[in-house]
Amino acid sequence: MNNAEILDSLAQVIAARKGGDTSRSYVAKLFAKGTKKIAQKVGEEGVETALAAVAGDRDEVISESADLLFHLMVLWSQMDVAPEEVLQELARREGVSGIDEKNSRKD
Ligand SMILES: N=c1c2ncn([C@@H]3O[C@H](COP(=O)(O)OP(=O)(O)OP(=O)(O)O)[C@@H](O)[C@H]3O)c2ncn1[C@@H]1O[C@H](COP(=O)(O)O)[C@@H](O)[C@H]1O
Repeated sequence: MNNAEILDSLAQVIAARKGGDTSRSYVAKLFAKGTKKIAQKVGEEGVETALAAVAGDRDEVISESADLLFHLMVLWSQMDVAPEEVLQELARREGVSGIDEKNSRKD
């Protein structure tokens, strides 16, 4: 599978878990708990990723990033956001002239 196919395939598995058996599926359990719980997991995994980076632990950054991206994709699904919409937004920004200057002003 190429990178885009990995995201698509995971997005499909996640969507298929909506209303699923919460005793057998972690994703079904997350959907059953609702937006607040899913958002909380995204926040936790984001902090864990940042802490791994500060600790200089490259392997842990990869592992926590996978947790973060996975939970973010559950959040997108909960909010009816398709991965393509986020990727298209990134592509749009790539084409926006001056975005680097805008970002550096924030820093
Ligand atoms: N990529 C993942 C994935 N990454 C992390 N996790 C789970 O995320 C959880 C995070 O662990 P934590 O300790 O932070 O959370 P927890 O203590 O289990 O739960 P909380 O009490 O914090 O809510 C673990 O249970 C991991 O197993 C994932 N669970 C599922 N997937 C994908 O989702 C698919 C569907 O999963 P199921 O819904 O379980 O079939 C799988 O085939 C995978 O491809």
